[in-house]
Amino acid sequence: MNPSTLRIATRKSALALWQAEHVAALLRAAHPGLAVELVPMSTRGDEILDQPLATIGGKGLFLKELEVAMLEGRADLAVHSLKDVPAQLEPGFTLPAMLPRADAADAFVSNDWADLAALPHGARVGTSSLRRQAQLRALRPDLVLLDLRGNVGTRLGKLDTGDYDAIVLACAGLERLGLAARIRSRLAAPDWLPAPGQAAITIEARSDNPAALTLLAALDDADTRLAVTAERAMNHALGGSCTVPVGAWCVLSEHGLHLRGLVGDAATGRLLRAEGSSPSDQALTLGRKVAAALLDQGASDFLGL
Ligand SMILES: NCc1[nH]cc(CCC(=O)O)c1CC(=O)O
Repeated sequence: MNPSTLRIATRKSALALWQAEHVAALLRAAHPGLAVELVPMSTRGDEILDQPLATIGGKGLFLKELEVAMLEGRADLAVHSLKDVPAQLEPGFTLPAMLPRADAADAFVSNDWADLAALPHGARVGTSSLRRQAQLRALRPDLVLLDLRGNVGTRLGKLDTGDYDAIVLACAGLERLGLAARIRSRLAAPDWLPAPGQAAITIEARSDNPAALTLLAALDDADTRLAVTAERAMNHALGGSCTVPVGAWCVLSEHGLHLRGLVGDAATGRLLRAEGSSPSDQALTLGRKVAAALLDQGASDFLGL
């Protein structure tokens, strides 16, 4: 029997709520007569803001409470930014839909400077992402890199009060919040790589709920799924979590998939890069192949493997 109501577990940040509302609207449009409700909740990842994610346990922190709500029957699905979803999902859960991807580039955000090259010597740049730190360090070894956590609004507030000369955020998040005007320039592929899965919204649900999975799969975008599958397979083969500075960017063309990967060292700015192509039905193999090429160059030194 088909459910008449789907309840969406979501974090309470403005971005999380926007994404959950977006999915709710898409589900109502895809399934007329279906009621869709939001169940907002707080996660440990949202509450511990004074330490870098890498130290406090990584991305799973943003999912745990939402998964418990699904296990206890208080919610039927959760909506996430795919880049916050660990490469290895908790057993019993699945990702029935990957939504069409938005702009996967990072954004250089500053009130005084147009782009990274314009920053004066020794400028203070805020980001707690090791991937962003490694790429900043590679391009501009002179910069002072400072931790910066919190949701998008909090981070912009800290920039505006003068704690930083510039910060780096995801273009997708800024666009969704109506803040695209804050993007001074894009930090984009192929030189600068986003996080695996960046700019894709995903839906998580219990694997044992086939009626819900069928309804949710209506929102899946096949091309996005292929690209992010390659990126996440690469990340997984590298030990994948946000405690390691990994960038990935896969595009799909008429020739198939092309994946670029990067592993960096936030302390020194050393970057290792690899890329590869495959037919579109070989996304997992492609991800593992590019990961192997990075490991061949010595990536394990950077990853603590
Ligand atoms: N870690 C927080 C987070 N998770 C997803 C996004 C952006 C939206 C996306 O990638 O889909 C952001 C904010 C940021 O990195 O600026």
